[in-house]
Amino acid sequence: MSGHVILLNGTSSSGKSSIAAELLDLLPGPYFSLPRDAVNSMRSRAQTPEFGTPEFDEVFERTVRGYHRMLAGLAAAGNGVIADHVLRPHWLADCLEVLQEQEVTFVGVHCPLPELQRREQVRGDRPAGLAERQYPIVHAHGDYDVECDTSVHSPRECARIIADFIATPNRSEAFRRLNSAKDLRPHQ
Ligand SMILES: Nc1ncnc2c1ncn2[C@@H]1O[C@H](COP(=O)(O)OP(=O)(O)OP(=O)(O)O)[C@@H](O)[C@H]1O
Repeated sequence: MSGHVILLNGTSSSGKSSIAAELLDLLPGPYFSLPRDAVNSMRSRAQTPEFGTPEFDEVFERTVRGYHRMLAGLAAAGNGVIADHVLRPHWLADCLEVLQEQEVTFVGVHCPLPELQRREQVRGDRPAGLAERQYPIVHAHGDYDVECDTSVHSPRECARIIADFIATPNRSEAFRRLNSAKDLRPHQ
């Protein structure tokens, strides 16, 4: 298997990790599931600055940029990897740059806000209002290879949609389109 990144992007509670777990089962090769949160949880707690401070923001930015390079590193060695991310525009720009040499299937994981809020409340392990804050930003770039709505489909059904898309080679073009669009924009 040549290197491949499946980049799942959606708000908190949209269902990314549930889909990633199903994908591991459905995909033909031995993929890794590497969510952004896994990298966060590897960092020393005692030495991490307090959440909400500029010092924390700096550490978090380095963590996320490091995460993108971990994805690129795994794929560069020929591995398949499922990433689970809540993208902001500058993180998408960083992914477009560091994953340029890799095949990336960019997946939009959608869910209407009322359902996100319901899930957030039921889970009780995410700060209230997190999904609402992320909602207008996460899909702002507006281009994916494949999209699913987790209020309509189960995690297994979403994973099937994604696996079927991947089974046809050479269809993942969103990162190439987004990179071209970036090159066409005037430099500021
Ligand atoms: N397709 C679905 N239909 C119904 N409920 C779902 C679906 N996908 C996920 N859920 C439920 O929504 C909650 C959040 O799911 P999950 O942890 O997969 O989301 P996530 O996007 O990875 O969240 P986070 O980014 O906060 O870790 C869980 O309680 C899960 O059972």
